[in-house]
Amino acid sequence: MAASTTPRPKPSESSSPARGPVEAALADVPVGVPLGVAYSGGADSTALLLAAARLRPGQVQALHVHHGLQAAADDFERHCAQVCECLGVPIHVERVDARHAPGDSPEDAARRARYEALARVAQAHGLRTVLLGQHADDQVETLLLALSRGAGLPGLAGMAPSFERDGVTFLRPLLRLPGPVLREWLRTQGQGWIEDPSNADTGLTRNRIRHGLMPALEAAFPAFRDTFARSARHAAQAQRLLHALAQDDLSAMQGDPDIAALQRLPRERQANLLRHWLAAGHGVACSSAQLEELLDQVQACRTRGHGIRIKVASGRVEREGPRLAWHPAI
Ligand SMILES: Nc1ncnc2c1ncn2[C@@H]1O[C@H](COP(=O)(O)OP(=O)(O)OP(=O)(O)O)[C@@H](O)[C@H]1O
Repeated sequence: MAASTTPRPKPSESSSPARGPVEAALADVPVGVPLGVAYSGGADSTALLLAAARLRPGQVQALHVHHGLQAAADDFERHCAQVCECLGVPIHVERVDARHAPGDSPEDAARRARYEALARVAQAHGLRTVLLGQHADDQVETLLLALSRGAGLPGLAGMAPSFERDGVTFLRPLLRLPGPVLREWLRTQGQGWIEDPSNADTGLTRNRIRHGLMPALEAAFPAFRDTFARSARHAAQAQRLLHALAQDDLSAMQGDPDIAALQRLPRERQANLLRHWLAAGHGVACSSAQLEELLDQVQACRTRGHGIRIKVASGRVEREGPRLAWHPAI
């Protein structure tokens, strides 16, 4: 870990510094409400914290999640506490056990545990809004990861600029700023940050994208951050339409999917409805192969005695009279 902290004057003492790119990116962040900043100690959330503390003196609180996964986690926490002291910003530390279940991705498990912890600690301190530090390069990496998995529209929509979780609004105000701009700005401010050693681990796909693909994209398509982000916004817009259509189709069935009513819809619209029913209603993602099999079964179900029983994720979808029903694994 290379942590370097330059003591800085408290925001209230600084002589109104010229607005840089990071402060400008925070222009739309709500005024007059207490703000949480999810602060890992890394470059991006350090830039976010510094700019937020300057723009909204007295309104910002830092939220740090201690993952307990890396031996260096205690050093990260100490570094964050020191920076917050210099900035005159209160810090709340939440400890999580981010160990992953067998078969689960360690990164996904850590991310889930982190958002749960951030929402919990924000609520405990009366913070309804929390800022996250993801930037334009993170968005490109997310899109490339989605493409590499063969993701559909929800994945290609990338990270949303805002989302709600457990009564807390999370905002990503830096989503249009390139990562190198953030780091350069931090250098000009003389503010240090933590370089997380796991960022150099090329065993992680995200790091292979960062170190191998991003420089190639920069050379081939200099505007790739903007154009990829535009594609993600198009995908997000189309996904919202599909979501609304699925809600309408499902509510017209007044309950679980009705097999005869499904059969009257085009196959893609059946697929859209079933994916939504499983994901929004039951928190289940089905694979393309499982969905195709379910659609074939729905299509073939023309007699009273025709049964349907298909494994989906860890449970199964079955026919119950005229409708489909979801049964989680016991
Ligand atoms: N341990 C943590 N505690 C609090 N917030 C965190 C933590 N880790 C990540 N975050 C938040 O989630 C955002 C995205 O996480 P990501 O893993 O991409 O960041 P990072 O590389 O750990 O740190 P940074 O984005 O600050 O350089 C961070 O910018 C930060 O706002």
